[in-house]
Amino acid sequence: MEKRPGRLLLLSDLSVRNTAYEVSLSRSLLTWKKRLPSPVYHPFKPSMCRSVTVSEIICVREEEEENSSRDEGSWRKIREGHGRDCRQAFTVSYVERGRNHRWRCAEVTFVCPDAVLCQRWVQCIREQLAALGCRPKHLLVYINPVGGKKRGKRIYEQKVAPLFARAGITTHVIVTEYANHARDHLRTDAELKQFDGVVCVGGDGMFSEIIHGLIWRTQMDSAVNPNSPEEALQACPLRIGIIPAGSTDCICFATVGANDPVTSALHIIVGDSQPMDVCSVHHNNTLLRYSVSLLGYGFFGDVLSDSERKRWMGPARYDFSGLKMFLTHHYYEGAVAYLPAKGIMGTPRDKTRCRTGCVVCEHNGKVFTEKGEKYKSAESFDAEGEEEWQSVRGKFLAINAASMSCACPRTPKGLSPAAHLADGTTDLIVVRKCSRFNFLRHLIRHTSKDDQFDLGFVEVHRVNRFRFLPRQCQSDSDLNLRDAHKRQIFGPLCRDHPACSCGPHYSSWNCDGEVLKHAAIDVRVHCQLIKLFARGIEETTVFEEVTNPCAI
Ligand SMILES: CCCCCCCCCCCCC/C=C/[C@@H](O)[C@H](COP(=O)(O)O)NC(C)=O
Ligand SMILES: Nc1ncnc2c1ncn2[C@@H]1O[C@H](COP(=O)(O)OP(=O)(O)O)[C@@H](O)[C@H]1O
Ligand SMILES: [Ca+2]
Repeated sequence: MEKRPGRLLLLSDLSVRNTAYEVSLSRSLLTWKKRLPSPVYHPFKPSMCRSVTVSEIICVREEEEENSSRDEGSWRKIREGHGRDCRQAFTVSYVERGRNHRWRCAEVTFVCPDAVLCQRWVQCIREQLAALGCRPKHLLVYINPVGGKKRGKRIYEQKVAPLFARAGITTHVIVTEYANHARDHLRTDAELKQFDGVVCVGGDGMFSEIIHGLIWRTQMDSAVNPNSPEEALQACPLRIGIIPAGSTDCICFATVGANDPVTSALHIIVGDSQPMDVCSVHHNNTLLRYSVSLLGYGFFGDVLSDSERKRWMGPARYDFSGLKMFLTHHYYEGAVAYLPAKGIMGTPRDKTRCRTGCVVCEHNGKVFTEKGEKYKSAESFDAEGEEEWQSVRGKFLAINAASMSCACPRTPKGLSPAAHLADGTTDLIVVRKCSRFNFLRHLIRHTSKDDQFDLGFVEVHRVNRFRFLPRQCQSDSDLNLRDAHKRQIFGPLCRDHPACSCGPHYSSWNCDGEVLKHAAIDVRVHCQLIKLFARGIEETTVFEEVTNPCAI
């Protein structure tokens, strides 16, 4: 055996499936190269060399004879000469990338010439894994047993729990008994200090419960008032993992690239971290809810309210209500005011896409952290002349704010394909009243290559903040939002207007799949307020490099 301190930690001749391999371990890579009978140059044999990054090794275990079904042939033969207690083989479980951003747990068993060497390898790999530091050890898991197709519990037990156990992760599992069970438990009861993260088994609605609990708890612990839109919120320290078991699962899809429980479990195990923006939604200086994906008034609000009555249909309720609402073709009057994001990289219509290691998120994240202190109130912006409210008013079919792409299997490119997960902005999409035919063109473009914003009746703005007032709530004066803010027009008018939340001329807001009670809202984006066990969607080039780093 040869050891090269500094670069390689271990280098040995081991066998895999009865074939000799040169196996090496450095701090970052485990590599196994087939030993060639003669040193002949084979330019096109990628299978001769495999490599896996240490950060993507799930676990390593010494093989017991009973467990060695995979490598049976070679294993039994070697065993015969050594007696029962002598362990000479070890198995490494690692992440293997499949199609469409799916990850699988692959295994390779290395047979060693002696037990001492085998233990050395196991110990050394374990040391490297322990040194990674970002991996969770103890997780708090909430399962929604009634989300999506009601398969949450089974998905967790069959696909996720065995992987966590294998990776040495311990869990405290709570199967929710009623809506908001998880939220309320996180708000008050959960002993969060003992956990390294929270796992949510369910859909976007269940994820929303988790962030409401966590964000609330974090603000209470740091004495921040969550009701005022002017307050900068405290970022949540715990990461959240999503095991998709809901109907739309757009947050999982947009942060991992796939709706697959095993893929999500592996992202949790390897300890990925993806920061994410959160919008706080207020009405009269009272917090209504938080949103991370879609805030939609008009079409998406109506689809949601209608589909809530059809929960028994499962995920298909959205298709049914979608068609119904398209045919109904309701429009709503009102005014939207917004603060365009300044000093940022990217626009809602550029060709960049938020992917793993996104430079736009990194750049804009810094801009907003630096601005953080200054961003205490919209008025301070006004005073400095740095930011100016703009407004749009009229008749709308839909007003959507997408804080992330909102990609999901229904629309793989998303409601706003160029939106970013962690850039401190949301894309405000305004669809003005138009014919059914034109609205259909806009909707269909969500599923094709064509730009859904390249239509005369659609506008899109990248914003830090926005407000909406339905028509009946407006004052007679022109809706100059800067003045409106200073005179606090919104508050008193809405308070005096009971119709504000229930009139027939109102739609309702779809806030990450929950219906909001008020139509008049004030929304602020909080840059990178939460973190997920994810890494964003990987580029295909990254995928190729990582799977086969030593192919010639
Ligand atoms: C004719 C072609 C029409 C294509 C239109 C594209 C519509 C795509 C719908 C995308 C919705 C993405 C935003 C996600 C919202 C979820 O929070 C919410 C709730 O999801 P959940 O039930 O908790 O999984 N789902 C819906 C449909 O409002
Ligand atoms: N045990 C439970 N019983 C009833 N409702 C629940 C329970 N646990 C969670 N919920 C609620 O179910 C709703 C839908 O959950 P979600 O997991 O998002 O599924 P879906 O994607 O099908 O909407 C959420 O609003 C959540 O608050
Ligand atoms: Ca964003």
